[in-house]
Amino acid sequence: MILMKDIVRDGDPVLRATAQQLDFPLNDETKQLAHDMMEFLVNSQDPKIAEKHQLRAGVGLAAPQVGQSIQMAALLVPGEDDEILLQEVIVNPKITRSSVRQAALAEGEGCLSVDRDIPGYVPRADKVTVRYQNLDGEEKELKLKDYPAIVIQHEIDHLNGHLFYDHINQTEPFSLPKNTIILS
Ligand SMILES: O=CN(O)CCNC(=O)c1cccc(Cl)c1Cl
Ligand code: NI
Repeated sequence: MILMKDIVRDGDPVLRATAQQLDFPLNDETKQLAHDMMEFLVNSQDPKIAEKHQLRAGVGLAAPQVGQSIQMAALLVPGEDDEILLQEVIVNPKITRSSVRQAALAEGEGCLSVDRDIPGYVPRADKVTVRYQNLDGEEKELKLKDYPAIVIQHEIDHLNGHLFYDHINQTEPFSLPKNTIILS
């Protein structure tokens, strides 16, 4: 199972690289990594398992965060109560449409690869259309809005060498670009 010791931290060049596209069929190692990444998210969101293994909670995990510079990320976005808004492993994702309207989470963002809290709004597109391949290589399209849209953009950023704080206004961290809404 993936543990916090396996998570690469800011400063490692892998987090600033553009990850490699994957060809299909995926080899067994890549498929195993996909399952391990999703298992980490499930574990990190289970209070007992997270406590036992001292896992920081995550709603997404990108392969570069475990040292694999490949275009793959796992998403496990919970909704109200025990509803799951999004559970998917995405390969070779591309944002094909993004709204002019932007959104930022009221509480800012955090990242397993960034050990410090960095306060500030992270403005992102409020709606995105993402084309990607699933683990079987099938072309899929996701249209997301608000929180799930924010999360998938955080993950796709990881695949392109960006970290959430790159988007925070350095002089005015809580300034809001026009047409940006705050999501609570
Ligand atoms: O890349 C994934 N991580 O670093 C996992 C830890 N961070 C989160 O779960 C997280 C927290 C807040 C806002 C967003 Cl958008 C995300 Cl993604
Ligand atoms: Ni992250």
